[in-house]
Formats: sequence, C-alpha cells, structure tokens
Amino acid sequence: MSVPLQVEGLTRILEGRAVVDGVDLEVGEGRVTCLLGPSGCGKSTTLRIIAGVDRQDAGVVRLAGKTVADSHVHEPPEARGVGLMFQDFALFPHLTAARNVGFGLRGKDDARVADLLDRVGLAAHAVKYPHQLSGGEQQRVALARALAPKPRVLLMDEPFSGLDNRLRDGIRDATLDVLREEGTAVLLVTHEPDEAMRMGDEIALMRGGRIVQRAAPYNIYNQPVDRDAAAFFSDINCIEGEVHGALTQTPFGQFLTPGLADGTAVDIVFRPQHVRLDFDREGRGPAPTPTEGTPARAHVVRARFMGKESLVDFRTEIGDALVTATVPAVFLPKKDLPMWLSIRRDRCFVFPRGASAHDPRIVGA
Ligand SMILES: Nc1ncnc2c1ncn2[C@@H]1O[C@H](COP(=O)(O)OP(=O)(O)OP(=O)(O)O)[C@@H](O)[C@H]1O
Repeated sequence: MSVPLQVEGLTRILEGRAVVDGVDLEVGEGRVTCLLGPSGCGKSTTLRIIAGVDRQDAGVVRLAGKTVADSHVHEPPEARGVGLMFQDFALFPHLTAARNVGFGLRGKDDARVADLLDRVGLAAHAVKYPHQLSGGEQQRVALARALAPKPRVLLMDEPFSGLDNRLRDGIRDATLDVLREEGTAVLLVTHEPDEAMRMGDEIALMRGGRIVQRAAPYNIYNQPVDRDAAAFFSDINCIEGEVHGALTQTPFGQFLTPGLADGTAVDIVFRPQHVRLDFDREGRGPAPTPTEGTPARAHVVRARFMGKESLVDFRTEIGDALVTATVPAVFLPKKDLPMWLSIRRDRCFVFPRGASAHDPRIVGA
C-alpha cells in the first residue's frame, strides 16, 4: 500500500531566504509524526505547502503515492483530500456541533456524524452551538469535523495551543485514541517538546528550515544529533574540553573522543536528571566505575524546589564547572556543602564545539 504522505526536497524561498530548505518527510498509515522546532523555523510553511495553500519553490508532495505538488503539478487544497486542523479551529458559529462535523461530508451522513461525536465524547452536545461549548469541547468538534470525510492524512498545526494547561493532556490523549481508531496518518506541528514526546510515534526536529533529526521520541531524547537538539528537550549540562590523543580530560575523568584531531574543542553534554549525588565522607566519595567514570567533588551553589523535584547547582573543585542536578522530591542542601557528582557515561553526548547536525565532524559519545 502506498505511503499516505511523502515529501521530498521541499523548499520555500521567502524574501530571498530559504524558510523551508530541502525538507524530506514521510508519514505512514496510522502514524503520528510531530514536526517540532522553535518559532520561525518553517514548520507552518511546510504544513501549508502540503495542504496546498502555499506553493513550494522546489520539491515534491505525494499523497497516497500520487504527486499533488511538484514543478508542474499543483492540486488545489480541496482536491488533495487532506484533513486540516489549525490553531484557531474556527468552527462555523452559526452551525450546531453536529452540522459543523457534517459540513465537509459530500452527502448527508447522520450516522457518521453521530458516531464521531460519540467518540469524541460529545454525543450530548450535538445540537449546541460553538459559543455554548468550552474550548476543549470546541477542539473536539473540530477534530471530529476534520476526520468526518475519512482523510488518509490529517495536518494539525498547534491544535492544542489555545487550551487551558490542565485540560491539555487529557485532550491530547483522547485525540490520539480517536486518531488511532481512524488509522489516519498525522503530521502535527508543535513547538513544545513535551507535546511531541506525548503525541508522536516519530519526531522530526526542525531548525532553520531543515529537518535536523527524525527518530522515535525515546531515540531522539537519548541520542540527540547535536548540542542544540539535546537542549531542545531539557536543560543540559555542558562541560567544555579539548581533545588530546583521542581523550578529553574533564572533572569526571577522561572521556574517549575518538576520530577528533588534537586540539578540537568539544562539549560533553548530559542532562541534570542523569547526575547522581553522594554525600562527602571526610573528603572521600564513591570509587570510580567503568559505567560512571570518576566522581567529581563539588560544592552546592544554589538549591531550588520546583514542585516535583529539586534543582541543585554545583561548582566542581576540579575545572570549576557549573553542574546542575535534579533530585526527586525535596532536597535543599546548604550552600557550599561538599558532595560527589557522578554521571553515567552512556548518558553523555560528545559534540565538537559549535558543530550542528549538518556538520560532518559530528560524532556520537
Ligand atoms: N509571507 C512571508 N513573507 C516573508 N517571510 C515569511 C512569510 N511567511 C513566513 N515567513 C517567515 O518564514 C519563517 C518560517 O515561518 P513559519 O510560520 O513557517 O515558522 P514556524 O516554525 O511555523 O513558526 P511558529 O511556530 O512561530 O508558527 C519565519 O521566519 C517567518 O518570519
């Protein structure tokens, strides 16, 4: 069976700048791909080109194997058969929930409308008008409306951004359930890593008009392609070093940095939740291990309680590096208290300083 959505080499030049720059994407049957990236990186433009409301300067869009946009072809949006759900779900204010859902259906199909309203939990609200519904309910009507004609591909642009924080997670999960039942291929644009991790089977991380990494949430979090990719998902710690003889000296002992020339400046990056703390026993700490390397003695600079966890900043004795650790629950040690910090080597990433995903110098840890 043909792939529902395929995009190759998509490029859009605006005011002399490639705001979308050679994007390749593919979304399989029943899969959710999250196009994730900071504001202005070109996510919405990509989506608009796929929908047919904007035109690419180069590249191809295929829907179910059929070319709908290339240098010769430009199928209008209504002929593409994709579902659309954008930020301001813009329900028709003069139509009831049921008539909004039925709007895009060719013939009258009350059974399909009733079924969808039921599945989004709004069977009892069918005859209400949008202004009589909450934001979350309106969002669910918009979802039902987008899915009513059974599109093979659904494009969603920040569909949850207008919703109250407390509602959002529940609505995301309910939306995913319906999308899975329908088997729709979904491309969802978001600038929130949490949303992409929660919703996506795959995340396509975008920066400066390019996809810098495509992977399952677990893999993109645990094997980021460069320092910025690591930093997009959580706070990071970064120890700076320099390669000598394929090794880099740090407060946590030596790191293997093979394949990099002597003198190359490197960043050793790790997440605060991967720092382990041990109390100081008269100047002694835990013994070095192959998995955690050499523990570093450090002093508390600052500690804050964040609700679910505490954030503690340290300064290492060797190298004077600032390292942040997260600790579950309440842990508020006094300033200057000495402790020992260890990091699991397999949780560290080594990147040549200033390198980005398109730089051939990039190497794994
Ligand atoms: N009509 C236009 N003319 C010139 N530049 C534009 C135009 N539309 C968008 N841009 C620029 O293209 C870039 C990409 O915009 P786009 O809306 O695709 O980004 P985005 O990643 O979706 O951002 P956001 O998350 O803020 O919506 C931005 O720098 C934007 O300023």
